[in-house]
Amino acid sequence: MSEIRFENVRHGYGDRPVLREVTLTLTERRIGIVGSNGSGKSTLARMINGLVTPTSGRVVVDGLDVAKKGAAVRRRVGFVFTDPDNQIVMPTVAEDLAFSLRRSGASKAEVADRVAETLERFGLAGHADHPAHLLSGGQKQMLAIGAVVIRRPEILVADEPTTLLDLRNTRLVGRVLADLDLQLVVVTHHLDLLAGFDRVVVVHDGGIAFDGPPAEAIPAYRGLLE
Ligand SMILES: Nc1ncnc2c1ncn2[C@@H]1O[C@H](COP(=O)(O)OP(=O)(O)OP(=O)(O)O)[C@@H](O)[C@H]1O
Repeated sequence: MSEIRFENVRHGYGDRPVLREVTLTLTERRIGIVGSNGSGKSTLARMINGLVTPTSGRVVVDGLDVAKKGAAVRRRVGFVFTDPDNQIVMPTVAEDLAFSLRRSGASKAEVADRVAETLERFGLAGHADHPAHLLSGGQKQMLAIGAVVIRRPEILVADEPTTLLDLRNTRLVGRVLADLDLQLVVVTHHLDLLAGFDRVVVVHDGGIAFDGPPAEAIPAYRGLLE
């Protein structure tokens, strides 16, 4: 697994502090991040691939300082957003997957192979030539995840990937994510998804309020709200 290290990380938007002095090293395979709305979870997650830069401190992924080696870090770290419509850019499902590999240097044949394999893996094999915007919400999220995973990142960060989905698709997407053969960091309000995870970090008020296995972290999170 990779090592994701937050060293004395602080962040503020304007003069409003959002994260205060976070020091954290993540090396587990499946990591959850939970916390109330506005606690700083997305800010923390976005720092892993440089979408947000710390106001002070640094984030280091496998020895690479994210602020200085952004392109190299983004080759290792894929990012999935809450709303797949923000990620789907091409008219059809297969074209969208292929578009992800446009700068990979892969040959046409290899792109076709990887697209076919990804369609199969994410339950989209029958939809290759369908307009992406006509997919269901669950299928769109599968496509958005597929379009990131097809680039073979070592780490996948997903920010509330099931928030817009119904219960069935939440479970489906949750299972697909947890079964991926890569290191996973998921920000979520769906605590059921975290069963079987190796570590859960509870963010509260811009800091880490608890950090441990799900069986301890989830009750600790609930306790914070009482
Ligand atoms: N681009 C921005 N400009 C100004 N303030 C921001 C920006 N992004 C986030 N914030 C503020 O920073 C705080 C932390 O936001 P963040 O999105 O990290 O929280 P979160 O824990 O992910 O919340 P949620 O569960 O609601 O998604 C919030 O109060 C939010 O309003």
